[in-house]
Amino acid sequence: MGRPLRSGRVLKSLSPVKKEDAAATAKKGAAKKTPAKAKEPVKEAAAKATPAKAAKKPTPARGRARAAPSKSSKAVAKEESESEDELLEMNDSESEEDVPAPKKTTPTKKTAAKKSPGKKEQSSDEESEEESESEDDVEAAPAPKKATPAKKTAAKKSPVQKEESSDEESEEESESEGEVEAAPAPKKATPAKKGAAKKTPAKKESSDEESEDESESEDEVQKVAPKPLQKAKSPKAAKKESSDEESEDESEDDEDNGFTDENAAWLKPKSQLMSSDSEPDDELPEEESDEENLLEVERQSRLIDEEMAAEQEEAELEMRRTITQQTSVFHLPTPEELEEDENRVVPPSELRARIEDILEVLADFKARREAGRSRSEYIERLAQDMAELFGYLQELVDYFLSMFGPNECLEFLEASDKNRPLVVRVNTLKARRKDLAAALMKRGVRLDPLAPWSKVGLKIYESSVPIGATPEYLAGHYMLQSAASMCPVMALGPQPGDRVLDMSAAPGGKTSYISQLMKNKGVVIANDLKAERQKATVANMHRLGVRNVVSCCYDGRKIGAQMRNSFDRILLDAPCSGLGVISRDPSVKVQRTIPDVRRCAHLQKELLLAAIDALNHKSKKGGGYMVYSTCSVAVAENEEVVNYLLSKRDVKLVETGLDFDQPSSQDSKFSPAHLAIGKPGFTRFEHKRFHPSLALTRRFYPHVHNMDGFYVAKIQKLSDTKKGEEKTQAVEEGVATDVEVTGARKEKKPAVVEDDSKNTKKKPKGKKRRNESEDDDNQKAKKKSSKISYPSVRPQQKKKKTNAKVSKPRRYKITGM
Ligand SMILES: C[S@@+](CC[C@H](N)C(=O)[O-])C[C@H]1O[C@@H](n2cnc3c(N)ncnc32)[C@H](O)[C@@H]1O
Repeated sequence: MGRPLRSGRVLKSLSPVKKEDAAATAKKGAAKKTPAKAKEPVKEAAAKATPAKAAKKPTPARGRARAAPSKSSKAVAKEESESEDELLEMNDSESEEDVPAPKKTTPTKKTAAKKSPGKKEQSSDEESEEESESEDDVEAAPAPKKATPAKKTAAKKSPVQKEESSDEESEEESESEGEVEAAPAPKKATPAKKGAAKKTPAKKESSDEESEDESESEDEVQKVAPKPLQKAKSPKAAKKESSDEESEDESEDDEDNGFTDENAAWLKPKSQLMSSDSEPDDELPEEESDEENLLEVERQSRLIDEEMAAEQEEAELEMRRTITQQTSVFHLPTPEELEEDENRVVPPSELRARIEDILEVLADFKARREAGRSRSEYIERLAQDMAELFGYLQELVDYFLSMFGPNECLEFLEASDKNRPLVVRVNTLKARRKDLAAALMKRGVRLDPLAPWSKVGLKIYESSVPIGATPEYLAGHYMLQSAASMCPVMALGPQPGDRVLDMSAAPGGKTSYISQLMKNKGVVIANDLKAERQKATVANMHRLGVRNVVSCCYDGRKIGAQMRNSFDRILLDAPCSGLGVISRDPSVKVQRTIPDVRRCAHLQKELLLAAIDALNHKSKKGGGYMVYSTCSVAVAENEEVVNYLLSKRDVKLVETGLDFDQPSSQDSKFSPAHLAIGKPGFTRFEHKRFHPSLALTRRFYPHVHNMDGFYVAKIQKLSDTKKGEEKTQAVEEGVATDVEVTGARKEKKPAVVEDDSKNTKKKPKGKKRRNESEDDDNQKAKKKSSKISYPSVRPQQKKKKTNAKVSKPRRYKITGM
C-alpha cells in the first residue's frame, strides 16, 4: 500500500493509528453503536468512524485515502448509505485501478507498505494471500489513496478481534493491521487516541507479533524520515501516552454522542471530501482544543526544562567564575595607575576589593602572583590600601601586619573601628549585682551578666538613660570599666590586708576594684604622675565608698628606689600608646607613630624595673606578685618589655589566673592549656626571640574577644637580686634587646623580608620608616652589646681536688632571669 510520506508527522503516527483505529472502531462500531449486529455492520460503523476522523486532515490526499476502503468497502457496501457507496466506489476504483503517475512516485510509501507483509508472512497462509493482495494494491495504487483505505480496512476489521475469533476475521484483521501500519496517521489523531484504549486489549489478546511488527514498521518509517517524525510524534505520542482512563473516558464520551457527528462529517458530499484540503470547520475547535491540551502539557514541560537549563547554566557560570577567581593572577597596579590614584579619591569599595584580591593572592602566592612581583610588593600595596581605607598612618599598619599577618590584620582593623560593648563593674562594697541589674532594668536598661568569668560585670546593650549619670552611678553602685581592664586586677588577686601599690592609678578604675577585692581592708597606694588626673581618682574613691586608698603623685620610676621591697602586690597599668583601644580614641590612628611606641616602651621598662624593686619578694601574705598591663597590642610595649625585665631582675612569669574553669596555680608550669581566656603572648616577633614563658602572658583582641586590646602579665619576684646592672645604661637609652632569653648573648640583626621571587634578602621599602628607627636602636644596642650581653667572667678558680674525672672543661652557667 503506497502512502505519501508527507512528513515525519504522518509517518510517526502510523503505529498509533494501527492500534487506535482498530480499537476505536471496535468500540464504536461493535460494542456501542451496533451491538446486535454481526461482524460486518461493526466493520461498517468502524469504517464510518475512521473516515470521520480522517476528514479532519487538511491534505486532499489524506481525505481521499480515507474515502477509499478497498476490500472492506465491498463487504459493507450494502449497508452503506448511497452517498457513502458512491464515495466508496469511487475510492475503490481509485485504489484498485488507475493509479495516477504522480501519486505513485513516493518511494517511501512502498517501503512502508512493504513493511506490513513482513508481518503477514508470520500469519496464516490466507493472511499472506490477502496481504499479497494488499501489497499488490500498495504497489499499484497511488500512495495517498491507498493510505486511507488501509486504515479504513483496519478500522473495520479490528473489532472482529473483540467480537469474533474466526480465522477469517483474524486473517482480515491481520490484513487490516498490515495495512494500518502503512496508513498515514496524522489526521487520525483523534480516533487513534480514542481507539487506543479500546484497541489495546484487543491487541493484547492478539499475538505479540503484531506489536513487533508495529515497532518494525515504526522503525522503518523513522528511518525514512527521522527528524520530522520526532517532531510530529510529540502531540500524538502525548495523546497515546496519556492514561488509559483518559482514553476510555474520551471514547465513552464518543459513545455517548454516538457516531452521528462523525458520520456527518464522513458522509459529506463526495465533492466536498474530494475537494477540501482542509478539515471541516466544525471539527477544528476539537482539534485545536486537543492541540491546546497538548501544548499545555508541553508548555509546562518546556518551562521546567528551561528553568533547569537556566539553573544549570548559572551554576556552570558560577563555577567558572569561582575557578577563575581562585586561579587568576592579580595584577598589582602599575606605576601609571598608581599615579592616577594619587590624583583622585579612590572609592572605599575599590580599596576593599583590592585588599581582598591581594589577600587571596597572598594565600596562594606561588600560583597567583604576578610574574616578577615579590611578596613584599604585594604586602606594601596591601599596607597602603589598608592605611588609606581605615585612615591609619601606614607605619602603624605595617606594624600590625608584621604582628598579625595580612588576614588577621584586616580583621583587627575592622574590629578597631567598632565600639565594644559598654560594661560596668558592680561595686560590691555598696551593691549586689542582681540588685543593681534590677534597678537599672527598671530604668529601661537592657543588660546581661558580662561573662562566666566575671561575677561583677554587667554588659549594657541599650539604655534610655546615660549610664554615667544614673542615681545608682552617682551613689557609687558601679564603675564604668571595660571587660579587659578588669582582667589585670583579677590576675593580681589582691587580698584583704595586703599592701598594694597601683603605680599608675588615675583615674582609679582599677584602684577601686583592688579595694573592692580587698574589702576595704589593707592599704592601696594609688600613685600617678599627673596630679590633675588624680583628682578623678580621689573623687571616684569617695563615690565608690573606698576607704583604704592613699593617693599620691610621684614619678613611678623613682618609687622603686624610694620604697624598696615595700608592697605585697603591685599593679603597673602602664602608660602606653593605646593601640588596643583605637575604637575609643580614633585619633591614635594618625597621631601615634612607631617612635611613639618606642618611647612608651622605654618608659614602661623603667617603670617595670622600679615596680619590681618596690615589690616585696618576702611577703608573708602570699604576695611578691605584680601585674604588668597595657591597653596596647604592640609587642614592643608588652612582650619586649616583660622579656627585658626577665633579663634584669630575678623574677619569673606565672599564670595570670584567668583560667576560671580550672583551679589557678601560681606555681604551675607555663602552659597555654591552663588558660581559658586571652591569647598567649608572643614568644617571637620578627627577628626577636623571647623567653618561652612569655606564652603565659595574655593578649586580648577586639577582633577575637570583642574586648579592648589588652595585655596582662603576672610576674613573681624571686629575689632582690639585680642581673647585669651594666645593662641599665642601655635601658635608659630606650634600647630593647632581645638578648636575654637564656642569658646568652644574641645580637640584633637588621630586619629582613624574604623576597619569594628572587629568594634573596633585602630591606623592604614599605618598612623603611619603622626599620629605620629600629636600626638606630639596633646600632646602639650593638655598641652596647659587649657590655650588655656578655656574662661577667668569673675569676679563675683554683681547681678543687676531686676524684671525679672531668673530661670536658666546665662551662659557666648563664642565668638569664
Ligand atoms: C593607663 S593610665 C592608668 C589607668 C588606671 N590604671 C585606671 O585603671 O584607671 C596610665 C597612667 O599612667 C600615668 N603615668 C604616666 N607616666 C607616669 C609615671 N612616670 N609615673 C607614674 N604614672 C605615670 C598617666 O598619668 C596615666 O594616668
